[in-house]
Amino acid sequence: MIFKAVIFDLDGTLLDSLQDLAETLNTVLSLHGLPVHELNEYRLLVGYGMQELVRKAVPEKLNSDDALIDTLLGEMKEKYSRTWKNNTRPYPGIAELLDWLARTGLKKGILSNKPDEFTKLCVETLLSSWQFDLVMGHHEGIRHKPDPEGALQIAATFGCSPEEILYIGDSSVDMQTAKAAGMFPLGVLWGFRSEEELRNHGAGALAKVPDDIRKYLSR
Ligand SMILES: O=C(O)COP(=O)(O)O
Repeated sequence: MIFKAVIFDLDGTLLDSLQDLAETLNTVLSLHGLPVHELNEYRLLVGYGMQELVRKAVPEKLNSDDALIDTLLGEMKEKYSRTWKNNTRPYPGIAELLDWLARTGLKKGILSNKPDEFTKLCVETLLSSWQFDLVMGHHEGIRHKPDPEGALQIAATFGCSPEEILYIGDSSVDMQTAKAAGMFPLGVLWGFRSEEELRNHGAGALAKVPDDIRKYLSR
């Protein structure tokens, strides 16, 4: 195997979290008399971190009102801390993939633009059957993906060079992150974004189902 480690994105890759994010933010928007969005519209809004999610969800004329964005973000975090696991689950086939990975000896990391506290809460609760060597959500002092900073920190912790890492994600942000870090970008087709987006942003391989990743790693 040419890879020594894998890094997974979280939302849209390991976990189907769209509904809880969408419903929670729609509740916050409604409380402020702001227009809400259809579930499918959220596919394009999630992926840049929670602050950007809020900013993208408010009407354009309000999206540079930092005080409003801060207020909505605070309310979103407060509500999401109670709603995040209403519907959020690992995608079908993820359990089997993680079982298989556990037997390979590959190191496993998670890198998310979701705030670190929610990233860890999701992983500790919904993916507790598996050991991850490092779980990193967005936190103070680190730039959001697609900046490669987080991915490179994980590589350094693993003692791997970037080329030895398979980076697995569902969005253009993930493909750009992998490329910027010098890792191999593998795009998954069960997540929030389209095959076209993944191809256009440099996916080196695509997986239709989680088992395709096992096949890819076993070549
Ligand atoms: O909360 C987000 O922006 C999505 O996070 P992700 O990086 O796990 O897709």
